[in-house]
Amino acid sequence: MSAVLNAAGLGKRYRNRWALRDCTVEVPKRRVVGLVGPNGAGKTTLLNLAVGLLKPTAGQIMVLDARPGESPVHLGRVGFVAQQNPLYTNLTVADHLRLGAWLNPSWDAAMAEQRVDELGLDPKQRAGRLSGGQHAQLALTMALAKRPELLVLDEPVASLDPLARREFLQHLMQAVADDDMTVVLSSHLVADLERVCDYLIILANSRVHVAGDVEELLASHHRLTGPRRDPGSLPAGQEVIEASHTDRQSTLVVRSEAPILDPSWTVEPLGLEDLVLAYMRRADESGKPNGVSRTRLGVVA
Ligand SMILES: Nc1ncnc2c1ncn2[C@@H]1O[C@H](COP(=O)(O)OP(=O)(O)OP(=O)(O)O)[C@@H](O)[C@H]1O
Repeated sequence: MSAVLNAAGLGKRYRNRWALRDCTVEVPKRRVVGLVGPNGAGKTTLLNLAVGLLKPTAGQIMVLDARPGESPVHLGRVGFVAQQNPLYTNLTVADHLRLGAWLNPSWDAAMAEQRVDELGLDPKQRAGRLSGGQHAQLALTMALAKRPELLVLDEPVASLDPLARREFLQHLMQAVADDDMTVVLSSHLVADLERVCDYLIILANSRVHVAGDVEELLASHHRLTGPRRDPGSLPAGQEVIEASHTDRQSTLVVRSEAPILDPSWTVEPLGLEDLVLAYMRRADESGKPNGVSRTRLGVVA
């Protein structure tokens, strides 16, 4: 098995609205996968389908070679931290570890206690009294102590300050390095993802727009600047993701596996954030039939 998650034509519809549509994507083993996309793109829906909290309306999804949530054994192989890091506010840190041990046959009590100790969490402290960062770290500890093969994190750092975010991601990377684990992590914070992810999925308008190895994506995307030119005149194999023009000059974001040899272009590499924004803007433009895009209104961030 090389793919941990395999979705084919996967879709989820609420009444007459598709939250996720025609999603075909693979998550390779032992990767840290960043899932990005604008609000409402379908990220949480995809993650909830992956952990068995939702059932597909169309297509299928396989996780660790089984349908998500198929059996308790399978549930134990997948760790999940939902968007709000849900914990029991009236239970103490120690109660959470006891509950985890009771619910999970593969629970690593020594690891959980060591992490709580390293994080400086008071075992007697109620979860409801923890700071946002401590709360997120305890939720991560609960998921890691299951020793999952796949760890799914839905915007785990959204509410954390930069220092707590950095610490959370360091702990996550340490755990990934120590274990034979695949992580799928959704976030709007592309700079964070750039630091920890080696595989990227861009979702927009309920569809997957890009999925691939981060290094390969960065190597195959370029910013071209040169004399004004019709993007349609580019050679086959150069896909224009985004184009902007002044009277004399064109600036294009282009995907091309082959090097760009045309001497009239100045070719620059693209950072991950610019790459993500180019795809998000393209999706935003194509999703607005009346031409009033969020990009034009200046609200894509
Ligand atoms: N229970 C539900 N009932 C109806 N519509 C829903 C439900 N859950 C999600 N949706 C819709 O499905 C779409 C995708 O939502 P989802 O939460 O998956 O997006 P997201 O990419 O995670 O967004 P965000 O970045 O804002 O968290 C949205 O249009 C949302 O309004």
